[in-house]
Amino acid sequence: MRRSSIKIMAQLIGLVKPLIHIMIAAVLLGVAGFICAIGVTVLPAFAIADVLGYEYIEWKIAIALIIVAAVLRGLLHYGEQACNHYIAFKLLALIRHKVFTALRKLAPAKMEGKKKGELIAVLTSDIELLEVFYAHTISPIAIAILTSAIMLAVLSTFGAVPVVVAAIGYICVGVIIPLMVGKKGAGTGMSYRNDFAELNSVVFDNLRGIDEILQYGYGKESYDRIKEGEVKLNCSSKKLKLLEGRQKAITGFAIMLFTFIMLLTCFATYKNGIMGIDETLISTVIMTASFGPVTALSNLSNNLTQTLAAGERVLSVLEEEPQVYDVTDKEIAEFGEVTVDNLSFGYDEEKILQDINFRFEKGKITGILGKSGCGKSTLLKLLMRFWEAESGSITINERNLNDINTNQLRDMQSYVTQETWIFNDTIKDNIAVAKPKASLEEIKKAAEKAGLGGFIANLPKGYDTVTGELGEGLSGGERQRIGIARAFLHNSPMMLLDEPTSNLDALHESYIMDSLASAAEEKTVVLVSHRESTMGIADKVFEMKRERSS
Ligand SMILES: Nc1ncnc2c1ncn2[C@@H]1O[C@H](COP(=O)(O)OP(=O)(O)OP(=O)(O)O)[C@@H](O)[C@H]1O
Repeated sequence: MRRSSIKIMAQLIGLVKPLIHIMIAAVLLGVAGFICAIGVTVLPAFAIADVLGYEYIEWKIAIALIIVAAVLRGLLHYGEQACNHYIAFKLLALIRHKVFTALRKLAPAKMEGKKKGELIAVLTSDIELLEVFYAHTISPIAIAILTSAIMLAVLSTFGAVPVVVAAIGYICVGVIIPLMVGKKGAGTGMSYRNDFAELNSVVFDNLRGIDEILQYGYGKESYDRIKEGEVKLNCSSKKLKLLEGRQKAITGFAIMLFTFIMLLTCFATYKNGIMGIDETLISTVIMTASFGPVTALSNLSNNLTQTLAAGERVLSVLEEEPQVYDVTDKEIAEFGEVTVDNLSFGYDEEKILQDINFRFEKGKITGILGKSGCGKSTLLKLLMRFWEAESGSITINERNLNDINTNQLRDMQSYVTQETWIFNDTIKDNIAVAKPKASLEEIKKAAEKAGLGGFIANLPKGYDTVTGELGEGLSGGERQRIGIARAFLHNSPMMLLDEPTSNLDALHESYIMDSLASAAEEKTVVLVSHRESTMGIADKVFEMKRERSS
């Protein structure tokens, strides 16, 4: 459900609460800074009035005040910006922390596939965009309102006419023009951002597929796609700049127009004998000098739509409900036989598994065969409670999976996926992911069992070699063996292996199969594979059928 701009702003402002005192300081410094800036322009008028014989401030004092105001203006502006950026970066850190905590809850079910890309975009670019909101949006609005109110109070000492003209001028420049231009600019700003994101993804897509592009001579088409994205981005960037230029011109014109109107109306009042000529001129100078804070508002409108869209995506991640909640506070469970009874499951409407029954015995390797897409990996994910069964049940030692503390369940199971993720860290720490406090001896033993001993011995720094330094990186088979080493190191009573040897040559496969067979003597192993050679070590093999229905 989409929320309104006001609601997004209110929710984002809500996050400022712990830093409200710094926000107040930023606003006060900002107001004082603008008053000094206005003073620098208005005080010469008072000095001239004094020379002409009108009694305001003595010209010498006025000049001294100009110097003080000019210096203070710089210091106060610095203070305001420092406070605003302190708030912005503190809040960005806080929001990042909140988003990471939310992602931790959403993983793994809601971090699969496309969702992962979207969430990464929230983390990288959307949170960054909120800086504009916290550092350059909230306090400028408060500063503009307060400074304008003060200036209207000052102008009221010269009569009602300057107050009315200035109030209309401020509203026009600070509210009406930004709203009008903002409405027009919203679409342009949004399409600029979309085109930017699209070009990014086309470039990355083509970089990732560079081997295929070269192999099949797809270069021209790939170049054309990038070129097309570039032209689109240039076009929307041009539109955005044009709009910004137009907005600046309109704002400048409005300020000149109101200065002229002020002069004209005050002059008419002077002619009627209500205001003096000095008051006419000084009111006009004050109004012209005091457009700064409202002009700052008119520059916000182009960015605001994008910032609010980013804010909405961040808030949505923070509020997103996880697919599966972690189980805590349950009694310690004992590991034992794992049974799957009448299990049915579908990711969306479409059923992937229907009334599945399995029994995984302790000390046995159970093989699962089945065509691609029939739901073998899905079954493993359900066994790990990455997703929850729709109907039917999975039990470990007759305890339903939903009644076992998630931490304990993770300790009970090791998982080797089809794609092993390798961190840019040492080989040693990459294996130790499965048991962070493992000794080097334990790590070496696990690596040996996974057939990595010879490979690591030949690396320049052995176990301390950083994977990112390995030129071309690791081969598919080496990655897979690291995944298997992790599973051996984790040393849990249940091993879930999803095509664990798909990237290995026959030699490494048979070595690992031997390791698995001897490890399986006291473990429950579920082995998913297409390969008959892999299935050779299984005590029992089940075939899963594709029984999908909507
Ligand atoms: N997160 C998901 N959301 C929606 N559909 C999904 C998701 N993950 C998998 N699927 C779909 O569920 C079906 C079963 O997928 P699964 O990965 O379990 O098959 P598999 O038998 O392990 O296939 P393979 O042998 O090719 O690995 C596939 O059609 C797949 O597209």
